[in-house]
This record gives sequence, structure tokens and C-alpha cells, in this order.
Amino acid sequence: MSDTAIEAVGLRKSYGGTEAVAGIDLSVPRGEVFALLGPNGAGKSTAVEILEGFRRRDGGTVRVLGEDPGRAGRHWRSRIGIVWQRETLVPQLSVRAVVRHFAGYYPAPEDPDGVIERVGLADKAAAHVNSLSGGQQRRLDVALGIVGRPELLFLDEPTTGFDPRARRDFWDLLRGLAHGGTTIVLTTHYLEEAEALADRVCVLAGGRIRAVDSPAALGGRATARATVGWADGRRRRSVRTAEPTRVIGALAGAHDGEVPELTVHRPTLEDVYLDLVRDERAEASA
Ligand SMILES: Nc1ncnc2c1ncn2[C@@H]1O[C@H](COP(=O)(O)OP(=O)(O)OP(=O)(O)O)[C@@H](O)[C@H]1O
Repeated sequence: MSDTAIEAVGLRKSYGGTEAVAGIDLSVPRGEVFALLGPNGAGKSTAVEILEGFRRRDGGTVRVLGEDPGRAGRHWRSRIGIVWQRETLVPQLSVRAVVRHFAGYYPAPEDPDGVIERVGLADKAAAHVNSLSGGQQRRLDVALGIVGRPELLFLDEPTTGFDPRARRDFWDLLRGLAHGGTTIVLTTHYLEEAEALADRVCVLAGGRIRAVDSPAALGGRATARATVGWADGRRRRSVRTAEPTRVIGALAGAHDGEVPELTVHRPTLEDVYLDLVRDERAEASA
């Protein structure tokens, strides 16, 4: 079995005159949590749908779990889990009935009640699906995505509409899956979600990859200069430096101890993300 879950080279897709995915290379090792970030219309869904085998590509080579998703069959599909962006559309069935039904599609599913428990819906197992709140429906979507014990799980904006507590619980669930060896590809607009979960993030804009790296290192974050700020009487002073500790040491000496209103700022993931996609907006309007 290959150590690579996803390998794409020169992946392309256009809709009429719109080049949605303009030749991207991706390599995702097994067991990784890989987050795709990018503004609306960046090409994330198109790329992911090609990897899932739901959309034809115009060019490039793609291997997902060792097979070409454009040709792979049912067995391959049973090794993949998908959590869709839309709400679950099922008739008036109970949560348990829906999860049992989906479990029947897979050769070696998890116990439906165990899955319901894992997504935090145990007390809703007998409830009708259409009585669930939006966040509870998303949990059910996740249950349906993982009941087949996927080797590779795709999640499209999974925590939209979650309250903060539900989001944290959901992150723990994903961490548990990753810990168990599931490869996870996540698209999200929440940068803190990418930072909390992803081993690597890929920023896509205008159908092209702008950067791929760990959240800590993306866009040169790890080595970026820090901004040290302090109050000098009534004036606010700041300096950008590659050596913030040395600057603070000097300031502490100059102030004989406590430096008034001391702050140290390093670029956040949001700062570098906005820089990366700002370039793209400038190119688009040029
Ligand atoms: N079925 C389609 N027909 C025509 N154009 C499409 C189609 N699907 C997507 N596009 C266009 O392709 C581009 C990429 O869209 P895509 O949905 O892949 O972006 P996205 O990054 O997933 O966006 P979002 O964050 O809004 O979900 C956009 O310009 C979009 O308008």
C-alpha cells in the first residue's frame, strides 16, 4: 500500500471560459490532515470534487488511494468518506435509521450506535432527522461520512453553523480520526479551524496554489519579523525586528524593569492568508 493518499499533477478544469483549477500539483501523505483554504470561487470545491470522482478533469494526472478517481469503481468509493456542504436531505426517519441505512452501503461499517455516540447525537438517536438543529444535522452528516470507516475523509466546510462548544467537540472528533490513521482533506473558511487541525494548509486562489505549508510556517510566518510595541510617555512606539527578545531586553534595561504597554505581534495565520490572497485580487483587477 502506497504511503500517499492523494497525488495530483497539473490538475486542470475549466467551465466555459472560466479556468476554475489552473494546473495544480498536490501530494497528501496518508494520515495527514490537509486543509484547503481560499476565497469564494478559488477552485476548492472543483478540485475536491475531481479528487472525489464526482467531476471530470480537463487535464493532469490524479491518483487517490492508488486509483484514478475518474475511473475507479464501487470498492474504491467505499474506502472514501464524504461530508457534504449541504444539509442532509432525508425524509422523516430517525437518526438511528438513517445511519443504519448508510452503514448498509459499506462492506465493513462501524456500529451505527457507536458512530452516533461519537458525533454527540446519542440523546437524539430516536429523533426524527427533520427535528434536528442545523448543528445537529451537520453532526449527522459527519456520522454518515465516517460510518463506512473511510481511509480518506473529505469534509467541505464542516463546522459552518456550529456553536463554539460544538466546534471544539467536532475538532476532537476529527483529531481522534486522524490519530486512528484516517487521512482528512478539509475545506474551510475558518482560519482557526485550519490552525487547530491541519498538519498542512494549502492556499488556493484563482485556481492556483499560492502556498502549501504547516500553519506555523505558512507564508514565512515562522521566520517573519515581529513587531514590538510600547508606550513612550504619551506616544506609542514600535519596531519590527527579527530579534524581539533582544529588543525587549534592551527596552527592559532602558525602563529599569517594566516596559509600559509592551506588546509583541507576529503575523497570524489570517495575516499571511490575507497577504497571499491579496496578491491574487490585485492580479485579477490588473
Ligand atoms: N458548475 C459550474 N459551472 C460553471 N462555473 C462553475 C461551476 N462550478 C464552479 N464554477 C466556477 O468555477 C470557479 C471555482 O468555483 P469553486 O466552486 O470550485 O470555488 P470554491 O473555492 O469552492 O468557492 P466557495 O468557497 O465559494 O465554495 C468559480 O469562478 C465558479 O463560479
